[in-house]
Amino acid sequence: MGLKFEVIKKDKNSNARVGVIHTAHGDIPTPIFMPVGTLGTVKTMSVEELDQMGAKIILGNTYHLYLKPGMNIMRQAGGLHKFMNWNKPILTDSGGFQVFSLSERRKINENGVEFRSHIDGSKHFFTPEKSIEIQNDIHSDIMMSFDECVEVPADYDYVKQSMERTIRWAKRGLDYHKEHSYKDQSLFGIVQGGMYKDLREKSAIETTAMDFDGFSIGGLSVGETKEEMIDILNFTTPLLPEDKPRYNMGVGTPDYLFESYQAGIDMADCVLPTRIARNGTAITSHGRLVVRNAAYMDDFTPLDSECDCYTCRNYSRAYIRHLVNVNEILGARLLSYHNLYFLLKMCENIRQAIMEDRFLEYKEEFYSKYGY
Ligand SMILES: Cc1ccc(CCc2c3nc[nH]c3cc3c(=O)[nH]c(N)nc23)cc1
Ligand SMILES: [Zn+2]
Repeated sequence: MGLKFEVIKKDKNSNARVGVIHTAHGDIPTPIFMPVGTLGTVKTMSVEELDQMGAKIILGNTYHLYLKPGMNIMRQAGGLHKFMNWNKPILTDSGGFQVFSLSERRKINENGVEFRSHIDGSKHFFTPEKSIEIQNDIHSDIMMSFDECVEVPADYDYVKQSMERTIRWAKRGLDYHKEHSYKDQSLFGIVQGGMYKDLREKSAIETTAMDFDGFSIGGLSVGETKEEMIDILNFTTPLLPEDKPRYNMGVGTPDYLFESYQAGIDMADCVLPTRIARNGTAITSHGRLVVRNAAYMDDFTPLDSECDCYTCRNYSRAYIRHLVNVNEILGARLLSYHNLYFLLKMCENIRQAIMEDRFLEYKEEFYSKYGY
């Protein structure tokens, strides 16, 4: 309902494409990387810094925000944009994945999922309709359908039952969305089916038959091997309509991003850049740099000599290593800024490469420097 998607240029030698997603809170150039903001913030970053580094859209977390600060506060704030003072697009997950990865004693049935809060053990029940209602209160620009993400490995019969229930849940969520969501909100369907191609095909056919605004590939980056991820990614992506945004959930490292965009994915998210920053690791053009190591105690060069970000223009490896070593919060901040900037800049370079029909060349150049 809310978003409009345009494909601007398709790469001649791969399925990669440049596009733009128009939303009520601004345009999102694709392929894009989306920083994850779980508790109403992209950890350690202010919204001014996110804006300065070139973030175009951030992710909010339905499960976490529902538990704290809760929907009463969210409604009084007028939604997450106002609450956190971020005036660009926000995408929210539906909460199902977080229930399964975080809460205790979940019980799943046809109607939804009963779970206990990982914070205080209180009992809650999420249904497809409840998930959309919470995402309405958050007032996110792009919402996700309520799904079950089955971990890997899982047996065929369970994945089949789960995938078919997720399709029934998607229909319920879409009906509720049409009735209750704000006009500027959009809703994505999520394709499941585990590592089984026949189930992936059935899920893709039935999910794309519903008029969602975009489609996600779910059930990946949950413990499968890189080969399995790429195999399912390359099998499933072409089954999604070309004229709508495609989102590969939970991805990832630079190679997973390149493989996703090469397959025709437009959007990706991952907690990786801020998570590894908090334990003293930087993503650089020449691979990962564990800057907390003593080797960098007297290294006064930037994290990445080819990076023009705020951190690399102003601080040395020695200083950042010192901050991490004495557990100073600024250490995590400077590393988070650089890691997020690096992935956002990589996406900008990928968009440029696609415009010039040299995506594969750029990928090879990046891989050889990175050490893949
Ligand atoms: C704030 C926020 C955090 C995380 C996410 C994506 C979370 C995520 C996955 N992460 C890795 N693999 C994933 C698979 C799924 C999935 O199959 N379904 C859903 N709804 N989310 C997933 C979205 C938003
Ligand atoms: Zn940098």
